[in-house]
Amino acid sequence: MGSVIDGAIEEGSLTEKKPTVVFVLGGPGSGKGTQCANIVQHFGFTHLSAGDLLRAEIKSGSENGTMIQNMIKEGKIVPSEVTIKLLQKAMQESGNDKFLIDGFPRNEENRAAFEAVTKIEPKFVLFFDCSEEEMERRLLNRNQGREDDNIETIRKRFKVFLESSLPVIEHYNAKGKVRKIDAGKPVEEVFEDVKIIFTSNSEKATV
Ligand SMILES: Nc1ncnc2c1ncn2[C@@H]1O[C@H](COP(=O)(O)OP(=O)(O)O)[C@@H](O)[C@H]1O
Ligand SMILES: Nc1ccn([C@@H]2O[C@H](COP(=O)(O)OP(=O)(O)O)[C@@H](O)[C@H]2O)c(=O)n1
Ligand SMILES: [Mg+2]
Repeated sequence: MGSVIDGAIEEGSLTEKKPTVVFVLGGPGSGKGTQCANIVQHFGFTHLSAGDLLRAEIKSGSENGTMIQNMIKEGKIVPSEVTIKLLQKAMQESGNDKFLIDGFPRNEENRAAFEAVTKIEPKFVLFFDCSEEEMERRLLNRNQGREDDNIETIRKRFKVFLESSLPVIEHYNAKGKVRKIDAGKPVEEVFEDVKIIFTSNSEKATV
């Protein structure tokens, strides 16, 4: 049996284990949400989509709702402060300690702020690599009634992805943390590659 002191240390913040976080990144329509649903089923992660959390925030009638709605319509990235608060709340409420954070960080500001606020480094970064042509086709057929799945906004989102989100992937690539997946294949084939990464626990860089 542990001593009183052991018990105190075990319960204290000093030894509190940080959650496991995998960032799931890739252009709009690359299949992040689809594959996350599969990963949840097989590997016991909780899926947190930054976009879904922001859309829920709009629906809840929050004071930030109008600002978020305008940013999404323009394909722009919502200030980190807002998105990180939503992610932290969802992490706390989940009761889990393994998270797939989908669609975040989408720019350097997202990345640096998350690191500064949570002190969490991702275990690895799953990067769904897909051609714009294929992503455009998928988004135009998504049929979820999203205000940003129209050709004008899609073009803006592609530009933001290239200019702001790819540098984040480069940042993690330089640290050997990126696991790149060919996301242009059918859903089942992509998931076969995803499974290998989650099963092997993936210590090696693949980009
Ligand atoms: N590998 C795939 N092949 C064809 N269609 C796909 C594939 N993965 C996802 N989709 C479809 O493409 C659309 C976008 O997928 P989604 O998972 O929402 O992507 P993201 O979250 O990256 O925007 C959805 O309608 C989804 O059903
Ligand atoms: N980290 C994030 C993620 C999404 N968003 C906003 O939410 C929109 C939709 O994000 P999403 O992840 O649901 O989109 P998909 O890549 O899944 O198509 C983005 O275009 C941004 O406007 C954001 O501002 N910051
Ligand atoms: Mg998505």
